[in-house]
Amino acid sequence: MALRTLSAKNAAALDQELMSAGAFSIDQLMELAGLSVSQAVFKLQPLNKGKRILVACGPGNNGGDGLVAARHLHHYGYQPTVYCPKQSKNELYQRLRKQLEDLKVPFTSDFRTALQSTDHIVDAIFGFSFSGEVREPFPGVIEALRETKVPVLAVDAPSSWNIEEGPPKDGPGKGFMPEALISLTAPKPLVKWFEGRHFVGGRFLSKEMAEKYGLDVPKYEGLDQVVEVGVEGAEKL
Ligand SMILES: NC(=O)C1=CN([C@@H]2O[C@H](COP(=O)(O)OP(=O)(O)OC[C@H]3O[C@@H](n4cnc5c(N)ncnc54)[C@H](O)[C@@H]3O)[C@@H](O)[C@H]2O)[C@H](O)CC1
Ligand SMILES: [K+]
Repeated sequence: MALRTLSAKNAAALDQELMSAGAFSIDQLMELAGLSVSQAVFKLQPLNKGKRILVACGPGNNGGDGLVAARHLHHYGYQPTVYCPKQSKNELYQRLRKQLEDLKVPFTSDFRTALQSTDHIVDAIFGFSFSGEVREPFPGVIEALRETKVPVLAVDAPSSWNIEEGPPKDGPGKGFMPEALISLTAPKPLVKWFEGRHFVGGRFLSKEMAEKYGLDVPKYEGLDQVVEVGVEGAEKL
């Protein structure tokens, strides 16, 4: 059975509803999202297989998930390095950065060089609010992600993929197929085209909210904040 998917529009509406009627704060949702991302990294890249994790963060909440994940990865014993090509002035983003600076987690401005000395990459550039053609300064970043041989875990969406229509047919990101994807709350329609390992995270959905949005709550085990749902895309489960 395929896990039901959540359109970009409904993902934004669900987010808003969790924060209004659901009484969650954005900090809480992002903390749980980023914690899920860190657990997916732990499953894909156990500490004994290489500790260097390059976390590429965009200017929105997808990037915020990456910053949270980097903090948890540091505490697990990894050596995260963070790359933020476009600085956000958002207050939450600033606080997440400060928390990393206090832990002496390095920030780099040279993505291509950082790619040469990492064991795993987290793509937290764009999530469900990405649309249109990739604009500067991101085309070079997306191309570097596409070209690298280092495994990539994409957060919520492979950055540059259209949320409903999947991989771009041309331009930056054409041919970009990360090794793994973690869908937050629920898979987005793009998973139909995804061929890598697929996890779901963001363990905060009530049964009622899932029913309202026509979603499935995945079967999380024990303490896990992620569940692996299949290797061939949610449609084929
Ligand atoms: N309920 C949940 O599942 C939660 C998910 N979270 C994460 O939040 C993102 C969505 O965050 P949002 O801030 O709405 O947007 P994005 O990060 O996807 O991107 C916005 C950012 O990107 C810029 N942008 C958009 N299109 C382009 C383009 N074509 N070229 C260049 N730049 C572009 C835009 O201007 C913004 O600056 C979701 O996917 C999850 O990862 C939350 O953490 C919590 C709850
Ligand atoms: K992403």
